Amino acid sequence: MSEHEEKEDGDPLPECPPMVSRDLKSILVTSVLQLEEIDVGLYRGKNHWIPLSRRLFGGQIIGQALVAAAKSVGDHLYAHSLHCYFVRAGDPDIPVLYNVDRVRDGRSFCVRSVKAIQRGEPILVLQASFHLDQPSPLMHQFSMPEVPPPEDLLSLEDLIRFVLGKPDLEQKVKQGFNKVLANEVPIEVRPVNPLQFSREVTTEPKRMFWVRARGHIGEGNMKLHVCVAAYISDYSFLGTTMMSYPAKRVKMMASLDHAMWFHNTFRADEWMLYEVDSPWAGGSRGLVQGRLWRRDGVLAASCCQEGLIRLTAPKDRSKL
Ligand SMILES: CC(C)(COP(=O)(O)OP(=O)(O)OC[C@H]1O[C@@H](n2cnc3c(N)ncnc32)[C@H](O)[C@@H]1OP(=O)(O)O)[C@@H](O)C(=O)NCCC(=O)NCCSC(=O)CCCCC(=O)O
Repeated sequence: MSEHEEKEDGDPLPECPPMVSRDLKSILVTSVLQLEEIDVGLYRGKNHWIPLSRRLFGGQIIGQALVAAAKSVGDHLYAHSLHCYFVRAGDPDIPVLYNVDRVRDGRSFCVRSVKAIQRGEPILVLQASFHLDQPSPLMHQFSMPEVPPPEDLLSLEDLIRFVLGKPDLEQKVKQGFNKVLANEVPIEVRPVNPLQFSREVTTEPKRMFWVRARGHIGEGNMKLHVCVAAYISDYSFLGTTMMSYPAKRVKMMASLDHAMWFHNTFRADEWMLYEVDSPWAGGSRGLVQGRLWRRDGVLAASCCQEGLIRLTAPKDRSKL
């Protein structure tokens, strides 16, 4: 029996749902990553999915900034890396403006710098570099971990529904999970180890999940798939730092910086395995690194992020 079929206490998990129709166009490409051009090199984005923290989702800001950067780059060049700092919390109630600076146009590389702005102040600064597709005598990659295919695993939503069915669940946790269900993220996730997800076990800070954009994007536009992957890469990423601790009350958790390297072509609307670990945490910060694998074992992209993690102080028991 595989781990997702029966939990340790013998409760059966719900059956895997049938595959939903994926004919609908992904909202990421029809709305979130569609920027309105306001002036030369100046764009406006729409806010969509808002995390429980009520600050703008970092992945949305990175994805939109990368779309803005890519607009001034020829179709023969592909984003191979990006580096960014989140310098202020994004306000979900107002749109974000993206101001693109054409830093350099070379024969093989182009570099762009983008400032994401709200109320005249930067909320993110991003640099992205684009490269001509060139042959290479050097070619290597690690091997993809062996995991069950996504078709054999439960979706995040079904796992949440299962956890919500538990009678002894804390009210606050219940409310949090209900809010997650009500506010549909435009990404589909299937965790490889459901017990890790429901925080019923503490483990090494390492986890894997299958992920893809909801809906259909289609073949062809690699520029767009890269921007969608940038959006996806910030989801369930920093939380990996918390996995080796029993559930703690988080006061503030926010990505501080984020970097990505794109290695091979992929489709962000097809399942990719996100392999994430946190090699270090300290000083109210934590580091996470991730690899996005195509399901045929090709390494599509690598990511790295440092985030701020402030916990609420434990109650002073001597005063009780
Ligand atoms: C807040 C950032 C990181 C900078 O902080 P700081 O320089 O401290 O800014 P301040 O404006 O001075 O303070 C902000 C806030 O923090 C309190 N504060 C400051 N220092 C301390 C301290 N030493 N101890 C405790 N508290 C402190 C200060 O009082 C303020 O509190 P407030 O008045 O109540 O606000 C800033 O750079 C920032 O916010 N950057 C943006 C980060 C961000 O938005 N990242 C992207 C979003 S995170 C994300 O998307 C992850 C989503 C994951 C979704 C999923 O996986 O499910």
